[in-house]
Amino acid sequence: MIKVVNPNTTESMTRSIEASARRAVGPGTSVIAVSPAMGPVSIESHYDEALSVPGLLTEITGGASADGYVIACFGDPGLDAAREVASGPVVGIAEAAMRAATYLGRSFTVVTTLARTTGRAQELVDRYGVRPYCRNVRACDVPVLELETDPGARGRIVAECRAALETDGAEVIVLGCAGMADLCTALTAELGVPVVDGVAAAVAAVEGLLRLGLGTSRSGEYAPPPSKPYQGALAHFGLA
Ligand SMILES: NC(=O)NC1=NC(=O)NC1=O
Repeated sequence: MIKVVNPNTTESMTRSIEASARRAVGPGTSVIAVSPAMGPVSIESHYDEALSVPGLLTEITGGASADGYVIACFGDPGLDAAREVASGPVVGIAEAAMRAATYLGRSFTVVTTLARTTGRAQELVDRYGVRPYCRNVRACDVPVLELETDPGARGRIVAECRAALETDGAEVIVLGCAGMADLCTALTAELGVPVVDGVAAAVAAVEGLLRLGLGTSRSGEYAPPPSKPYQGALAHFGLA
């Protein structure tokens, strides 16, 4: 079973993420999507991202045990910490989407939500070693929760995707938010190029790793954290 963790607390997004994840796996693989009880309703800043990590980690260390995990937020928050404590492989949607894009073309552009989140996406491009493929990180300037409510959101995302193809020379589009997962099929048909949804790419990556019998190395950086007391509320949330 693959557990997909939406690090924000918006249930409707978690259900949309779960639907995308279930479309991406084979018949023998079960998927659940969960949200933590504590944390931001959406993640659109470094502050949001920092405050999402404790709740995210409680879903990795507690709740239903899983064979592998997906972190379903485009900043890949808490990814390294999750790999230290998770029982199976952990893949973030940004890493999975960017790596998948490199299999499909020589160039990709990320289309994300607010402009202020593009810096984080650029950092991840460098961290994941895909800079030679990344033409640009574009923002449609639609707040995360308005992806579901703003009737103009889809049009703004399409406009940035078309600019990516026509101006950036991108051959592949990476959707830079888990909240865009439900647009992937329609955008692929409309744009005529591969459009990668990180939720599906990450779930497929975890499913493949599990099929190969592969999990996170416990030798070195991702070994379990040294045992120590954790003071205050963290103990209450099972993070001690
Ligand atoms: N760049 C983003 O908008 N990332 C995200 N914020 C969320 O709350 N979920 C995401 O995927």
